[in-house]
Amino acid sequence: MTTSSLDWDSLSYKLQPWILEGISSLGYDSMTPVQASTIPLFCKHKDVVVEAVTGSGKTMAYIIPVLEKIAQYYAQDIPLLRGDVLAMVLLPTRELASQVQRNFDQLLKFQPDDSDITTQLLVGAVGSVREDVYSFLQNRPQILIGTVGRMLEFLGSSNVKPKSLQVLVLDEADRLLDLGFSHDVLTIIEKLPRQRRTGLFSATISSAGSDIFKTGMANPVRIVVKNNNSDGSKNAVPDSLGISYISLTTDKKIKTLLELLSKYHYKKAIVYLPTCVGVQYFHLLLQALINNLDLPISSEDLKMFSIHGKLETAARLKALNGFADSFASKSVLLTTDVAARGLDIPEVDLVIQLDPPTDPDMFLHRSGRTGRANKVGKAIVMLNEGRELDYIDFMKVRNVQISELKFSGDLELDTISQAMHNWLLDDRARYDLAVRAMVAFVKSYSKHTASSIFRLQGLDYIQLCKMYGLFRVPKMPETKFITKEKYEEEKVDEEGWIIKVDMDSYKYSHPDKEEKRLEELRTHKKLKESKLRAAKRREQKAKNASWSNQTKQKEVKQERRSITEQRQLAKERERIANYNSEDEENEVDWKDAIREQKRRKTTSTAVQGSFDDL
Ligand SMILES: Nc1ncnc2c1ncn2[C@@H]1O[C@H](COP(=O)(O)OP(=O)(O)OP(=O)(O)O)[C@@H](O)[C@H]1O
Repeated sequence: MTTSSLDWDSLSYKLQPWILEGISSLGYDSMTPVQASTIPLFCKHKDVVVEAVTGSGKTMAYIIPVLEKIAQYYAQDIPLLRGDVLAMVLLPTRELASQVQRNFDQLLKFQPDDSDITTQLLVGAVGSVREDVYSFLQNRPQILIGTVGRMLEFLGSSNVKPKSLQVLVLDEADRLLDLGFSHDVLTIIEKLPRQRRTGLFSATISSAGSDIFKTGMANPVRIVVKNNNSDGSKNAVPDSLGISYISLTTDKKIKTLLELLSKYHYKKAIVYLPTCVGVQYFHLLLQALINNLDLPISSEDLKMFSIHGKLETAARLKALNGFADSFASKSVLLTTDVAARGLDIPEVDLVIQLDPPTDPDMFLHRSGRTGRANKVGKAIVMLNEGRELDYIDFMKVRNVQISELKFSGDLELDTISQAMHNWLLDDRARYDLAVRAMVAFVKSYSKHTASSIFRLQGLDYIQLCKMYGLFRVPKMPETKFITKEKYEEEKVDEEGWIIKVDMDSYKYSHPDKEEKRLEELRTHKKLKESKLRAAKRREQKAKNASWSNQTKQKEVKQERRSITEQRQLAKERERIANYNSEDEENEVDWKDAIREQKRRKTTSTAVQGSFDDL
């Protein structure tokens, strides 16, 4: 972040002294470029659409103007009535909403005694909307910060009166305006007064296209802060962030991940996985491998946390705070894209993506969890050898440079696979999770927007099964892409067994689950036996039926034959009886024909003669 000549004093807009005091308490000696461009405009009377690289300080670029707007409102001596709201900030996730509330509160600590500006957090699954409304009426906050769904429900209460709202902010606005959210966001906006300022912020706001105008902005100013490379080309990521890729075969991904996590130099790493069930599975698996394998790091020194969208809010916040506050020499957060945008944990110095995200914008957001605010960070993406390497050029067009990382670890793939299988064999529930995770991955792979690079038929399904530790290729439509040669090459038998396991004796460690499985196995066996018996009965019946059918058919044939013979005999008799009279008729006809022929000849000669006369 270039901060020279960006002194807070140099702002054309004069900020409240207590706000300046708060800023200085945070150690922000100077403004970031996006703050310098945005704050004066947004504090005055401009709507703004702001795009700047990840970690460039966009949050303060709207928090400061929001606080200034509230100060301006109070300066007009207009009393605030019960139920009135002055500012609203909408965000896509609960974690982000509570992070932004913390950022507001960092400055609000410095407001003078006669000022009572407060915030209220409105996020789903925390308390009820009734409780939110009750607390709102009690505490009378001027600033509401929340996620879309809960905010919409909250505004449904007649006690909440947003008609005096001064400023609306959509953070991660392109996400809020995409299909999943836009309907609710626009419904919220309809409830707000037109006379207000609106600010849209994101590192990838261009992706929202003309949708930004649905928010009812009046002549917005577009502020774009991008970096330039030394050769003058544009760079969509901060200078402090280095992005690399590792080219490998799918089966080596877990091995490489373990090697990176245990050997690479970092303090806090975020590892991105494509699905919730994938996060669940790999958290358990990696933890087990770290405990069981002889790695250059112990499980005490490497603390692992995980969050995903299907986790309860309280558990999500606990894991996130645990990761942010962890003092272990290495801490790792496994997550889905739920923690890809906006999350600001300054100590994160490594981001690993096991696969590129389905949406290329998300690649910037994920990578941008490190290399923030001028701190050096490294983001690594794993790409399957072959067509997936086209992703490098694909991202280059989007001003993202990805260089190759030659990384070689010394773990043995076989040792890891063996440890994985042993761990899976200890409890069948783990195997169920592994299959679900693999199937979910394939489903997510089909959603890549860059579908010419990430093609389902291009995936190496057997290696993918190996990566997930599966004993057998699961039955799913996509495995039709596996060729016979591939089965042979990978030494997988025609039934899809990678490693032969007796599934009938493969146990769940949980007694209730195991009992249920045994019960199902018994029922299944009984059913199979009774089906076999039924099939045998049917077979016998068919045999019997076919013997009696044959006799019947013979009889029918004989009957038919005798009928035909009788008919032929009758015809013969009739023919013999008619023989003489038939011949007579023919003779008459023949004589008539000769007579007719003679008559024609005479006629035609006569006609010809008359012609000659002409
Ligand atoms: N003026 C400043 N001087 C120094 N550090 C700053 C300044 N403003 C913000 N920061 C720090 O920069 C980091 C990134 O800021 P912020 O989270 O606002 O980035 P962002 O642009 O919103 O990123 P993203 O697009 O990823 O959400 C934060 O840790 C914040 O404390």
